[in-house]
Amino acid sequence: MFRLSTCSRAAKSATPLFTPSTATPSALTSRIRPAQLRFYAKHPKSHLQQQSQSTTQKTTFNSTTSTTARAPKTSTTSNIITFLAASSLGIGAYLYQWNQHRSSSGVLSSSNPFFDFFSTGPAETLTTEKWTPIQLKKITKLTPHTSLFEFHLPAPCTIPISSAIYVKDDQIQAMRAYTPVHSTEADQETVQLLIKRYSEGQVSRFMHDAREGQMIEMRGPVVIWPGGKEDLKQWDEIGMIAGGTGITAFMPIIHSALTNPDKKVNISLLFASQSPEELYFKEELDYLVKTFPHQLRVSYAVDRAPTDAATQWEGHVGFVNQAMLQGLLPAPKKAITQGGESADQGNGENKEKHAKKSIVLVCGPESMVNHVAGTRGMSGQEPIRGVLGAMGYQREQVFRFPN
Ligand SMILES: Cc1cc2nc3c(=O)[nH]c(=O)nc-3n(C[C@H](O)[C@H](O)[C@H](O)COP(=O)(O)OP(=O)(O)OC[C@H]3O[C@@H](n4cnc5c(N)ncnc54)[C@H](O)[C@@H]3O)c2cc1C
Repeated sequence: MFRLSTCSRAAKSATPLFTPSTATPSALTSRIRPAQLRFYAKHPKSHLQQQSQSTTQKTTFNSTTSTTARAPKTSTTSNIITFLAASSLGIGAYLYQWNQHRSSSGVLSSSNPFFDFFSTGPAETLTTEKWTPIQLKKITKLTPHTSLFEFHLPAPCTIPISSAIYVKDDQIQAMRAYTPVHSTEADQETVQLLIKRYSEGQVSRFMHDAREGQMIEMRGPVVIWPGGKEDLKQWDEIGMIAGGTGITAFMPIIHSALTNPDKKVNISLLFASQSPEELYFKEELDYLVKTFPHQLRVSYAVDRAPTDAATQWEGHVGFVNQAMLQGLLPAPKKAITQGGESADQGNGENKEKHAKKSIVLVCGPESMVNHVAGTRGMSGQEPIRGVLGAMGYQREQVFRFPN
C-alpha cells in the first residue's frame, strides 16, 4: 500500500490555515546564486572537459608540426602543458569531490559561490534512493515525553500528504517511520516530526537525545494513504480515529480536505489519548472546527479523567467504544439507508448511487488499532474486527495505518 515518492522541486506557495504558536515554520529564503556561476554549476564537468580538450588539441598540434630536431624541446613543452593540464584537472576533481562530501554532510554553505561552482546542480534533498543527512533545526518540547522536531531541508521539496519519512539512528543502524505533521505546501524547506519518547525505544530515544544543529539521516517520503487534493475528491466523508501520535497522519489530510476548492469533503475525528496534554495540536484542531463548522467535527477522549481541579474535562473518558463513534463517523455500509432501508437490501443499485462515499481511517499505537479495528496482519487487509467490526464496518470502508 506504500507508494514511493520523489521530492518534487516545483515551488508551490500556499498560506497555512493555522500557525501553531509553539512551532511556527519559519519563512526561509531560497538560495540565490550569481547567474554566471549557475551555468557552470550545472555543467562543471563539461566546463573542465572543454578546458582539457582544448589543451590536449594544442599539445597534439605542437607535437605533429614539430621537426625531429626540435623533438626534445617540443616534448618538454608538451610535458609541461600536460603536467599543468593534469594538475588543474586533479585539483578540480579534488575540489569537486570535496564539495560533494561537504554538501552531503550538510556542511556546505549554500551562499558560498566558490562551492556552488563545483556543485552538480540543486543541493541534495530528501529521497527514497539513499540516506541524506538533514539538519535538525529546532526542538520544541510539547510534553515531558513528546517533542516537535523541525528539520531544514537543503533544497525545496514537496512531501506528499500523509506520507512517512524514515529516520535512522546511525549508532545502531535502526530506522523508524515518522509522519511529517504538515505538508510542505506552505514551506518546502521545513519538515516537522512529532516524536514520542519510549523509555525502551531505540530510535525515539536517539531522537530525544539529539541536539539542535545535528545532522540526522533520513530517507523518503513514502506515501502511506493518498490524501492529496486530487485523491480526496473521490470521498464525500472521511471518518478518523487517532490514538496519540497517530494524529500526525491526519493533520495534513485535514488541511488538504479543508483547503480543497473543488470538493467539500466532510471530516469527523475522534482523537483519543492517554491524557489531555497528549492531545497534540488540540488548539489548532479547535481553531479549524470553529473556522469550518460544517465540514469538520472533532471529539476527544482520554484514558483517565484528569484528577487535578484545574483541568476541566468535557470530552469522553475511557478507551474508544461504540458510544464515542456512533453518530460521529460516516455510517457503516450496511447501515446506509435511503428511505429508511439498508443500502445492502432491495434495489441496491439506485440506493448505492445516492449513498455517500466514505472511509474510516484508523491510526495509532498497535494496541489501539487492534482494539478499534482488529489486527492489520501482514497484508494490512485482515477483516475488520474490534469496535468497528462490531458496528458493521467492512474491510473496504476502513483503512488501518501501519504502526
Ligand atoms: C508509517 C508510520 C508512521 C509513524 N509516525 C509516527 C509519528 O509521527 N510519531 C511517532 O512518535 N511515532 C510514529 N510512528 C512509530 C515509530 O515509527 C516508532 O515505532 C516509535 O517511535 C518507536 O520506535 P522506537 O525505536 O523508539 O521503539 P522500539 O525500539 O521499536 O520499541 C521498543 C519498545 O518501545 C515501546 N513502544 C514502541 N512503540 C510504541 C508505541 N507506539 N506505543 C507504546 N509503546 C511503544 C515498546 O515497549 C517497545 O517494546 C510511526 C510508525 C509508522 C509505521
